[in-house]
Amino acid sequence: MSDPILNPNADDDAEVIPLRPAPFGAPDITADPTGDPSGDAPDRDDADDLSDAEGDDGAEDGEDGAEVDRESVLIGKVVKGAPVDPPDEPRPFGRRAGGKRAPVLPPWIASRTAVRDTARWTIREIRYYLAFHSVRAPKYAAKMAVYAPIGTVRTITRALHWASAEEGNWHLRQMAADRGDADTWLKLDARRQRQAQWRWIVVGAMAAAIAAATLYLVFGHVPVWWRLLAAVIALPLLARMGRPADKPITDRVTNTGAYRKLTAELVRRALLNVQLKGITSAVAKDPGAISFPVEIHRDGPGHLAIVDLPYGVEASEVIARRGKLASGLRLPLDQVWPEPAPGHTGRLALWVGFEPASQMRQPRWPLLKGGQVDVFQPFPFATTPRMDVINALLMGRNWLFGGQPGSGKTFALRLLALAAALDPRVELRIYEMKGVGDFKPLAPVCTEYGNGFDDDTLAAAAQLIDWLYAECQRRSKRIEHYADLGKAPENKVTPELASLTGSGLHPLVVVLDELQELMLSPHGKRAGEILEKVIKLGRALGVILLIGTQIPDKDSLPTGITRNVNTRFCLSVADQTANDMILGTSQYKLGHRATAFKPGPPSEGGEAGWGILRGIGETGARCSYYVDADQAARIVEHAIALRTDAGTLPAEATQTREAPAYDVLTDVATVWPAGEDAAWNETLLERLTDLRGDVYATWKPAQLTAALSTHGVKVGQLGRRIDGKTVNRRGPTHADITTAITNRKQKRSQD
Ligand SMILES: Nc1ncnc2c1ncn2[C@@H]1O[C@H](COP(=O)(O)OP(=O)(O)OP(=O)(O)O)[C@@H](O)[C@H]1O
Repeated sequence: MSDPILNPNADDDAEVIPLRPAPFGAPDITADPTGDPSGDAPDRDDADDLSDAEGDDGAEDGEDGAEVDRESVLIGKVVKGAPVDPPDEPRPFGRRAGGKRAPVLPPWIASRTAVRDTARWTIREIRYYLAFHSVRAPKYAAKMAVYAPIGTVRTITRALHWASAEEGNWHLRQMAADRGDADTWLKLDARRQRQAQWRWIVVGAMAAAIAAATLYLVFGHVPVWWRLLAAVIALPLLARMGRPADKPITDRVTNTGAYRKLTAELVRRALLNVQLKGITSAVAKDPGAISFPVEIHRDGPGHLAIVDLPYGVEASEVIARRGKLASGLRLPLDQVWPEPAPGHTGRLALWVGFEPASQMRQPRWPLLKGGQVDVFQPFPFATTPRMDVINALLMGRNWLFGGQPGSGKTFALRLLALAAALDPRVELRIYEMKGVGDFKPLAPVCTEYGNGFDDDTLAAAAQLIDWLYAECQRRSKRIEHYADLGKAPENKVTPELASLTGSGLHPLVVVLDELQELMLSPHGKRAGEILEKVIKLGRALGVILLIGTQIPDKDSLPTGITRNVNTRFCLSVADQTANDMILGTSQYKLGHRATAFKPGPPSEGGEAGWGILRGIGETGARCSYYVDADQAARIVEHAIALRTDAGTLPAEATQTREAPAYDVLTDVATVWPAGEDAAWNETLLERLTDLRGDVYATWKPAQLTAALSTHGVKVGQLGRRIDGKTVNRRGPTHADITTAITNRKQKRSQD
């Protein structure tokens, strides 16, 4: 039965549907067979159609009414309206009006990188296969020794059987004999003889040739490698003939399909498995609801499927279920990379790598070869899962790097600092507040460098932020001056102004790694407020802030700062909250999830360096280039040479502000008065001065309070009876000191 609503063009014009009799007194809906509530008489066409619809089965109203089925109603033919779809426009000649043509060159040979990656992958595969089978060669040789003689016998038997031309013919002759059909029998036998005649000649010739070749190889004066070559060709063939069907000679290289060529069927199945209602219900109604506007094709070291999802389903909904998608494809998570595709929100670009990203070798950072950076121009920073290069920008940017310990944020941050060092115009000021010295190789090119989370270093970092604000104010006056001269057209630092000696508008890159240490310290509140102002002002003034943090909550990173950062790199994080605090609201929902990455170096199975980059091109998964400490030192040597030539190398005496070699917590624990539960700051400072006079001699009690509070030690009021009077002074308790030391130890071991 066709549905006139779903299928208005259906030609089975009317149907008779049985109805229950109308209740007594209810209007008789069968009175008007068109069901038209207006009661208007049907027009002529309809009337014709209706009379057509009444079948020949005798159900039509007869004069006597005997044939009338009173429990039936006729549904009138649906009148076709005017077409709503406009006719196809004629195609314009000349330039194509829209739509994309397939690229002339297939993507895998479209760029040098793609060719190189493909070649590298192929070579690696070949190398692996060779190594795999070489190791097993003795086993294969033994198997061949067993199967080759059997294969020889089988080959000879088959050749003889073929030459006799009995195959098929024998059965037919037998049937003819059973029927007593001598004529057919004779015809079949004659045919067999004709076939056998030339076959025996072929077999005889081949046997003679093989025998001659074998004798020549065995007894003739031939180079040894001829014999070897003949054996290498003949033995596997004979062994193959002789082996049982279920016992291959070579071992299987892969037991699980680590990579299966991406096919439309596979993609459809995977998409159905993401369990999105929109997809399943649409596909149930129409199996073609998932379509592929472009053929699935090779793209770099993998395959790309552009998928048009069913109407109303957004690509982000699928991206958010990447795990389910990977499960549907039976592949590791880091081999499956769904992204939104340009065109419309329901278009998905699903790229599936030949191997998991964690096992692909990233190319070296191109700047390791040397060269110079112009911070007004993009430079290589990261790669996509397809190994496409992502270029970073520094000018007009503020960067936020966030991730849990071991996610690779310091290395990524250092990469930008190294690039900045390769532009001799750039002034660098770096504070790393983890205290391990990851940025130390850069110290010679820094105007200011601090390393540590002791109070002095934190205070110096806070002072730097104060100075930055003052610097922004000074720079805005300089810009105003140059704008009046027509040299700063958009009231921004231009490349010309940045290069102009004495303009005071050279690019200034400030790195603050592990900013949470400063924000959670007593200096944090003020530093946070000023940093927010600096972020807002600095962009146009050539001040570039690069911030790294482990904890992105509002205490560790004021929202005023997060909101004003325009480039974000979220490396491995533990949860959705951290993800969205670094990348921005709703990013997790949109499918940009750095929770998918595992922290830790790749050598230990981690995915350090992988993260979601937002603010540079399309938001997506990127892996920052890896530069180790030795390579960093080499780049800095080059940067020193560039800066020496340009006369911008900072004078040594003015720079490094490193953490002094002391640790206030341990020192306080060392000098703690025996048997006391609590001690005044003054008492502790006397003892600390005895221990390390060069450090503590000038300290005031308030300074000790501030230094201890950075480690979470509360310094409260302590009353002591002196000369019969109670004297209140500030000081910590022993329990708080030991707890702080234990907490710190735990934190470091987790890191
Ligand atoms: N792009 C990368 N490629 C490969 N390995 C990397 C990459 N980046 C970092 N790593 C490795 O991961 C380790 C951790 O990196 P890093 O110190 O930058 O992490 P982190 O997030 O700063 O950790 P923490 O917060 O503890 O300082 C490094 O020792 C390095 O070996």
